[in-house]
Order: sequence, then structure tokens, then C-alpha cells
Amino acid sequence: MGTALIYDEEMTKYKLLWVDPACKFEVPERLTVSHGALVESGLADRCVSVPVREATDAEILLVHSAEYLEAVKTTPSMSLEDLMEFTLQYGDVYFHPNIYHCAKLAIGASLQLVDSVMTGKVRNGMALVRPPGHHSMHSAASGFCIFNNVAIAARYAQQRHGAKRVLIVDWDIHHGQGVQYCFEDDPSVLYFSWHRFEHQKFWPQLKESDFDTVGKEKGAGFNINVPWNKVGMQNSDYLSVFFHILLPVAYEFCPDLVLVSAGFDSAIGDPEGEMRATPDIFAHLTHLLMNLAEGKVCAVLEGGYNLTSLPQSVCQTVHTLLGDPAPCPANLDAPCKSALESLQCVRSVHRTYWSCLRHAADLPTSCSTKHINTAEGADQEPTEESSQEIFWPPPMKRVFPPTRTAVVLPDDVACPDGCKRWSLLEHPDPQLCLSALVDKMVKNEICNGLVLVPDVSVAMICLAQHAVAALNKRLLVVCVGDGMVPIQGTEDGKTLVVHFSRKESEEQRGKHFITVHLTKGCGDASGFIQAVLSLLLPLGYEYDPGLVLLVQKPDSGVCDSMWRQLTGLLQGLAQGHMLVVMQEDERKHIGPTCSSLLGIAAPSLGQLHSLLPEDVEALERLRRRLTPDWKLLQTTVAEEP
Ligand SMILES: COCC(O)(O)CCCCCNCCCN
Ligand SMILES: [Zn+2]
Repeated sequence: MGTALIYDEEMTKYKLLWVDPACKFEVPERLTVSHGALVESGLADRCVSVPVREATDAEILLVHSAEYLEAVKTTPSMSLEDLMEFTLQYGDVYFHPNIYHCAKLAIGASLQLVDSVMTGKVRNGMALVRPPGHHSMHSAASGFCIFNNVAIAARYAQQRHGAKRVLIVDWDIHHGQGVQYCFEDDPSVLYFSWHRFEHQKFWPQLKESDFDTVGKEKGAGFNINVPWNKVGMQNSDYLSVFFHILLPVAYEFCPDLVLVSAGFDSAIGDPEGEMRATPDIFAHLTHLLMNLAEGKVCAVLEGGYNLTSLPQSVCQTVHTLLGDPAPCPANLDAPCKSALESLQCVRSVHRTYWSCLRHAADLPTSCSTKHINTAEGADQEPTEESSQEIFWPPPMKRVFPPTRTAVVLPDDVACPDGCKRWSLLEHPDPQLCLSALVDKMVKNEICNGLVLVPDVSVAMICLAQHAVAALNKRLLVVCVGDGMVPIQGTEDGKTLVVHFSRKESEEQRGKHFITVHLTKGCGDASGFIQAVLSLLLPLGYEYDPGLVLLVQKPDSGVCDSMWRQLTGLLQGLAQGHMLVVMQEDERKHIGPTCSSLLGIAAPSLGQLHSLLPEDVEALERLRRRLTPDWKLLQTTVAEEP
């Protein structure tokens, strides 16, 4: 299944007709450079081009009032003076004779994308639109937005396609208050937004953009605000919020559709965001969402004003939507103190609504006091716009290996569609065969592989030794199932073993040999997925291996959908170089494993029940033990003594 790309140059045909410093950088070039980069890189040709259409009045009225729609309808025939007069009633937005037309196309593009994904015509997609939408409200334009594209798309997906639960992920650097207002009492739409806030000093300077606005009445818990109280947030800060807030909650919510308010003013170089996350981070943010809702992900452009990092970020997002392996995450280190403070605040206020956050810590003392007197900060100016030139390396070219998935199977087992059989014939010695396969992966001739062997333990040792010794690559070994893990020599840090087991392991074998104890092992989806999201992934991203070895021990009890989630999520590491090793009598897992290795989204796990209390305690004990060595596991600020 393909990736839809929806764009029409008509949406570049409006611009600011007078002087207004607040709106000066919302220019048509934002769209032309983004689309141009997709064409230039060959990505546009790999997408399914879907035409735009105009939204109907009924679709606009899903979110907006008739009065507001009627008012906007009068703008095409207005004189310049009338347009300026009309604009004055709203904030940080401008009107133009053609903006109503473009606003209808922006909604129509979003709805065409929803249709294409919900009907299964494509797997996922991106709509490049102008004007953006997430600030516009029931009866008001705001922040360059006329109509709320994504809010209308969410309501449309529910009414037209029967989507029950819709997740909106807003990674734009501004708070989409229009989306928040639209769904704040609605438990069927979970709105997640991070945004520059600076203790309410930053636009739109709303108290209700802070972490303690969680939704109202039945919608309580279904509105998640992550305020960035400082500029300069980096990749580690963004990933930490995904691992410790968004992903655990998103998997518990179990959406039928994921809409992304894809604003790229959260990328480095943007004059509005002033953050320092690099464009490749959007490859990982996108990848981490692609096993939700069976892969039904619709990204709709919001903001993004740096005409270099915007197209780079758009390309990173589309690369990943197409299934291309993600680049290795750029220089991750610890999340900053301010990010940790926000992380702890959000987890604390949401722990009553989400079982995956039940064990979250209390509000940090600093934040509760500062939280009381932030009102003082409201009237001050936000951080001065930095004038010095900012540089960042262009994202690495993402070359797709000639073979995506190689398989080593017993002769009597057919090679699954789309895979390439790696025959034992050329390499009579099975161990040599495995080593040769690893060599091809490291040379990027093969992306990933599945190997069925007589004895996983023997294979594991051989592969570990070869990968580390011969290839000098850091190796992450993820082992699922009880029993010994015969990997020696993790002391040198060249191998990190994470073992999911029902048995509490007595010996703690140091920082690089981690046993995750789950009462029911991998049989309990909610315990297992939470351990994967908030323990395994942070460890894996921080370790940044060159190769991932995923081993399924015999009778591990892991179910197909769980196994495919794990196989899918781990492909965000090591540029997708993952080798799955299973016992050769585990034939029923061959098909499901290969579909994940081929990039097909995993089935959803269903709405997850609460974690077992003993698992929660075990995971928290493990986190406390590991956090001094693994910074991305942190979820709280170190309390001042
Ligand atoms: C959905 O629109 C995308 C967006 O969120 O990027 C719009 C931002 C409007 C920012 C308005 N204040 C500008 C003040 C000048 N420094
Ligand atoms: Zn923005």
C-alpha cells in the first residue's frame, strides 16, 4: 500500500498584501520549497498523487459557526481596505481575496487524504496545505488559520468513515488552541500538543495552554499539553516526550486513525520556534506513530518558516511514511532540566486518567511553586529572537538497500512474498551463512532479515560475536522468552542485551545486561508494550546500535500482534538493520514477522487494560536502577537536596 501526497499550487496564490510584522513570514514559498524538495528528491514520484477538492459548507460547519462561514464568504470581493478592516477583528492572521478559496482547498486536501487512508486506497499520506488550521476556532480566524483543517478532518473521519477514536498529534511549535477548544469535552478525540510556552510569555499566551489543562467533563484526560518553557529543545527532549507520555497513552487509547498537525516550526532554524531539534528527528517521530491505527497516519502541514529546515523536515517525514528506514538518531543526550520538569508535570496531572501513567511521580516542587506565580511572567516579552546564524548538517541521504528482507528458512518452507531467500546452499556452514547475512546488512545491501535456526542460543552467540568482532558495530540484542541468554562480554559495552522474561533474574549483570521481568512475560500485551515504549525504546535510542538482533526464545508466549509491534517499532534503530532469529519449529510466526520486516504496519493491540501492579513496581524499580546510567529513561527532575 502506498503513501498519498496531496498538493495543489493554487494554495500558493495568496499572500500578505500589507505590512504586518506578525505575519510576514507566512509566505507562499513555504509550500513551493516543500513540494519542490519532494519532487527534487524523487519522493513525490514514489507517492500516490491525490487531487485536492474544495470543502463543502457542511464540512466547514462540522467545526465552525454559520455566522463565521458567512463572514469569510464576503472576503473574496472585498477591497484592500475592507480586507484590512475585516482582519483587525482577529489576531496574527491576514485575509486576501483568494484566501477563502485556498482555505476550502486546504480542508478539501485534508479530507481527500482521510478518504484515501480510511478506504485503504493508500496506507498513509501527507497533505501540503496553506492556510494552516490548528489555531482557528468556532467563530474566529487566528495565527494564519482560517478554518481548522485537522479538527474538521477528525470529525469527518468519525462521521463519514466511522472512526471511533481519533488521535491528533500536534508537533507544531505553537499550541493549536482551536483544536483544544473543539474537542476538550470529547473523549473520542485525543489531542496531544507540545508548544513553546515560556510560562505563558509566548504567543498565544493562554493559561489554558499549560500542562494542567487536561480536558473537561467526559473529555478529561483527552487533552495533553506539553509546554516548552525554554527555547533550544533538542532531539532528546522530543523523543523523551514520545517515549514517556505520547506513545504509552496513544497505545492505551488505541486510535482508529492518527492525524498529525505536522508543523515544522519545531525544527532547528525556525524563527518562531527557536528550537534545536534537527530535521531527521521527524523521521523518528513519524516512525514511532506508524504502528498505531494499523498504520493509518495522515500528516497535514501546519507551520514551518525556515525555508531550509522546513523542506528537509517534510522530506524526512515522507521518506518514513514511504517505509524508508530511519536515519540513525543524531547525537542524543539527556533531556534538559526544563523538559524534564514539563515531562514530570504532564505525567503527574494525567496519572489519574491513564493507567500507563498511574505510577508517575508528583509535581516537582519547583514547578508547583513556579506554577502558582507564572501569572507574573505573562506580561513579559518572550526570549529575544536570536539573530546569530544557526547551522546544522543536511540530513543524511536515505538510500534504500537493494534487498529489504532476506530470509533463511528450512527448504520445505516457502519464501514469503516480497522477501529474498538467503540460501544455505552457498554457505553449507549455517553459522557462516548467518555471518554472511550480517555482512550484507552492514554493507547496506540488505535492510533486515529473518533466520530460522535449529538452536537460537547457538545462533545468538555466533551472531553476537561476529557482529561485534568482525564488524565493530554496537549490537542491541532483544531477547523475548524465558531461559538463559548466553551472551557473554557485555562489560565492554559493545553489546547491550535486553531480556524480557517471566523470571526475575537474580544476578544483575550490569548496565549492558538488562532483564525486564513481567509476571506474564510477553503474554500480557499492556505490560509488555509499556515496557517496550518506556524502557526498551529509550535504551535502544540512547545506545544507538549499528545492528539489532531480535531473538524469540521457544515458547515465549508472545502473541502475533505484540511480536509485530515489537518488530515494527525496533526498525527505527540501526537504520532498520535488524535480524530476527527464531527456532525453526516456530513456523507460524514466519508470515507475521516478515510482514513487519517488509514495513507493513502491525495490527493494533486493542484497548489495553491496566498494567498488573507487580509489573508496574518491577518496571519502576528497574527504571530507578538504570536511570543513573541511561539518561533517556529519566521521567523526573532530580529534586534539589
Ligand atoms: C497553524 O498555523 C501554524 C502556526 O502555528 O505556525 C501559526 C503560528 C502563528 C504565530 C503568530 N504569532 C507570530 C508573532 C510573531 N513572532
Ligand atoms: Zn506553528
